[in-house]
Amino acid sequence: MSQSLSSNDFKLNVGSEIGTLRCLIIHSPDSGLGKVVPSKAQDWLFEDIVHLETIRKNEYDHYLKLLLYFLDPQLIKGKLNDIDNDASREFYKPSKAQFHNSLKVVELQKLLSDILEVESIKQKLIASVCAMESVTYHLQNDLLTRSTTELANIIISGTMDNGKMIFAPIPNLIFTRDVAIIINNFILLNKPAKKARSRETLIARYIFFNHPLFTAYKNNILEIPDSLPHFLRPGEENEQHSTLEGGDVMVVAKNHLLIGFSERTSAAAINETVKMLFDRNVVEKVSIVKIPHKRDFMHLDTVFTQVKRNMWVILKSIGMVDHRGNGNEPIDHITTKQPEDRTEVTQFIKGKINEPIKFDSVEQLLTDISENDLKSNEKTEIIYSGNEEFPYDSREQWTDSCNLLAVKEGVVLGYDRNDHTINAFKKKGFMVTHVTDLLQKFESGELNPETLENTFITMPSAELSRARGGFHCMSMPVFRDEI
Ligand SMILES: NC(=O)NCCC[C@H](N)C(=O)O
Repeated sequence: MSQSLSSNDFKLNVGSEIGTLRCLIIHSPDSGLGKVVPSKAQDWLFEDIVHLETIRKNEYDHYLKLLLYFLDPQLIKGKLNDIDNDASREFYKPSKAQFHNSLKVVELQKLLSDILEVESIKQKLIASVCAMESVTYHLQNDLLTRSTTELANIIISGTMDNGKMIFAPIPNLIFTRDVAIIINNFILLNKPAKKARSRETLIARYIFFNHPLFTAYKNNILEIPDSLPHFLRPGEENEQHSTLEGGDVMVVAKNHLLIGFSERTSAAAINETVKMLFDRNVVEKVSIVKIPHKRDFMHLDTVFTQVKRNMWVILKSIGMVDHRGNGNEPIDHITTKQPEDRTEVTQFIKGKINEPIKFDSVEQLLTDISENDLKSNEKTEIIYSGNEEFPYDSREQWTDSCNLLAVKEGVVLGYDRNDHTINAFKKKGFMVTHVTDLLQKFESGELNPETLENTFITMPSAELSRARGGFHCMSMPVFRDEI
């Protein structure tokens, strides 16, 4: 069995979206993804059922190997063939002897099995999960006798080692971005809008409060309170309900946080979060970006992400000034109704909450971040989803063309299927390379992660994109170098 993860020099520091990534938390697809049934796919927030072997071997495993090359090369360099030739995939499985056990590319399931080693935590967490999932008292007692690695697997996949399913899986845990966000050296825990993601939040809470890696940060864990009126009002959907998911939170500079006001993140949660961030001196500036509250745009990071200090990729309709309702069209004069899905940007500065600053457009905000927060002296460049061509702009946004992960400034990972967006990157002078070619070149020494620049790494995506998220969603950065 692998050792518990521990280190005296484990640190949290995320002050940008593009500083060289040194540590992150991920979760490789577990067997639960292979148990999603068509009738439940929508409830579990998947657009379709996925093929487990394909999503692992042909897609996500490449992501893990690539991350290791960038963040923890000693675990992979010279071993690529051996890893690829092991049909049992032990390298990827936290309970197996050959598990990578990286302290830089940290597997969330490993953190979970580590904390379950402590009897009192095991009892509390099992009781909580069993209450949430209405498990019988008999079964709850049985679970307490299981090994910590089996328990971690059960809590995530809902399935025991003997193959028996005892409750639903949590297939969206691969999107670790959404469960918590590291802001400088604080941890903001989410409050999921969707029931299918509640168990993920419970697990994250137990890990951050109890794993030894985070002991030094216990006082820096931020939990969003519910507002009192919420308890007193009838109905699930009332506007006082506090929900916030990590895909709506972006640390764009040490002093500046963006929060999406979206399908998943409510005004009530934003209200509490902004006050808490200022009270605890986490940041000095928070910009709220209201986006249409629609499934296609569930989180802020599905409509734009950052590539370089002066470069962003965005869905054009979200970025530009929206002139609808301004009197330019006959319809503006025959209806008084303003478009509810208009994008709006409101910025709050610490100490001046009652003097918010309004931006005309998201692009204006992004340019301001590049020039004023990140001190870029080059022109700010915007790459549009689908190369700005209808209908590829929205088709490719739906398959996460705007949801890129920067492993360092100018080196991004994205889905290979978004051809038009990739062309837009080529036009800006980016090298486009497929992950499997790149891995071979890293292995042979022909290319080196440290010297790679202006590169779009294309990742296979036929199955992954059905889960409705990209690599930004599939990463919880823990440490990035300062830029
Ligand atoms: N940050 C993100 O946009 N995460 C993607 C989450 C996808 C997942 N199927 C969900 O609907 O919650």
